[in-house]
Amino acid sequence: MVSDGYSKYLQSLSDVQREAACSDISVPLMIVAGPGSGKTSTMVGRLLTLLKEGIDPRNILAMTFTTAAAAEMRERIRTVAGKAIAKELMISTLHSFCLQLCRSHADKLGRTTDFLIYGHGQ
Ligand SMILES: Nc1ncnc2c1ncn2[C@@H]1O[C@H](COP(=O)(O)OP(=O)(O)OP(=O)(O)O)[C@@H](O)[C@H]1O
Repeated sequence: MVSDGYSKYLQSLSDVQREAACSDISVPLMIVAGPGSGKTSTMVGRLLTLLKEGIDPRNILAMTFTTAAAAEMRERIRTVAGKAIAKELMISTLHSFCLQLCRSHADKLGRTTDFLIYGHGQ
């Protein structure tokens, strides 16, 4: 992990963002803030802190509501931590993650992996 990039990224955050991003990783953290106030940037800082603390990227799950937010988060991580780490991290929308989970355990749900999801109007 590029620690220069990590320090630089942290410097770009405000004091409260940095405090949240760097707080003790063994303690659950909840961030409540308004739209466009810097939550995603803080979450990227948090992910980078987890990586810096030695957490295996394959053991990190970052969930978002929109695909745009997931892509943006991955891109920001890629810039600082590199392509390989960004690829290993599970950054996904809530819907995509749940679909993957259902497909991986389809047999337990009495389904095959090629089940279809029906939405409104179908
Ligand atoms: N500390 C900061 N200093 C300057 N700009 C910042 C800072 N934190 C975030 N920004 C910028 O503000 C904008 C919104 O940040 P971000 O996407 O992190 O907010 P958000 O709360 O996740 O937004 P949304 O509610 O739309 O998901 C982005 O352009 C981001 O680069």
